[in-house]
Amino acid sequence: MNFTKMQGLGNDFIVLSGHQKLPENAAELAVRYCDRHFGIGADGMVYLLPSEQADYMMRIINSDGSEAEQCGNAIRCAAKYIYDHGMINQARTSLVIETIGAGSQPVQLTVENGEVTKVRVDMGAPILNGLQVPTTVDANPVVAHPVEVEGREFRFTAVSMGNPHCVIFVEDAVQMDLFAWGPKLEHHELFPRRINVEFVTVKSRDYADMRVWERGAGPTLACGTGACATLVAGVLNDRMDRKGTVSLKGGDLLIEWDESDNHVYMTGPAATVFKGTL
Ligand SMILES: N[C@@H](CCC[C@H](N)C(=O)O)C(=O)O
Repeated sequence: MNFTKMQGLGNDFIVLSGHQKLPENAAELAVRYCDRHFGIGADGMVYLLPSEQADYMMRIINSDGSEAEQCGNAIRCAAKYIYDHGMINQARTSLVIETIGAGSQPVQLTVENGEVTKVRVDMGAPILNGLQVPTTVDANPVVAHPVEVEGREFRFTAVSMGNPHCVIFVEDAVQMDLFAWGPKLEHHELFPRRINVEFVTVKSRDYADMRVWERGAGPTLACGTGACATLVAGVLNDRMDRKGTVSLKGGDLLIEWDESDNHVYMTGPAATVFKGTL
């Protein structure tokens, strides 16, 4: 089976097409092939499947075998893969990709000299109702809510972009010990489906540093949905404006939360690393 290894800001994926549906052993395959020593190495495995309502459906399996409802960096990679593999007419630079958690999402490609250089995704409306994110907090929105881990209190803002995020503003996100806090927050009882954890330092109203501990994948170099959640949380906490750069370990994403349609738009790169055969 042919695969393509891709990355968006260093958040990397094994991308597969040609399946009619998700294989029954998708969890086991993800654990095996995402392993960086015994497998190909990736944060997740992405399947491009037929869709009845969009050009393609994307399903993403984290490296621990759990399925995520959505993935911002993967959807940009998926769009580039679809274009590069001629899975849509090459005259088209826009397409729609269905996800299981965030519905069908319109994607706009920037193509220069035949190369996809940038991908802009309409990530839809953020979900801010605490119970729907889900958290156990019955509030809408959940802003600066306390969560205690080993005697330390953090304040989180809950945002779902199809998948759940808890955004925590800190003095210096870049220096946060992700291994110390990430797993405990991911599995905290406040979060019934576990959670992605973003530590954020706002540098100005249109720029923030963010570091992420991902549900099911641990510390990754970037998280697209996490960057969207970060800007939304920045606005809700009156720390950021509706358009800004979220700077991740693997690079920057431009995030816009449009007041007119309430949708979040993410713009960033996607790249092929190598191709191989399993
Ligand atoms: N890296 C992703 C998010 C991938 C899924 C996440 N780990 C989850 O379980 O929700 C992104 O770029 O959004």
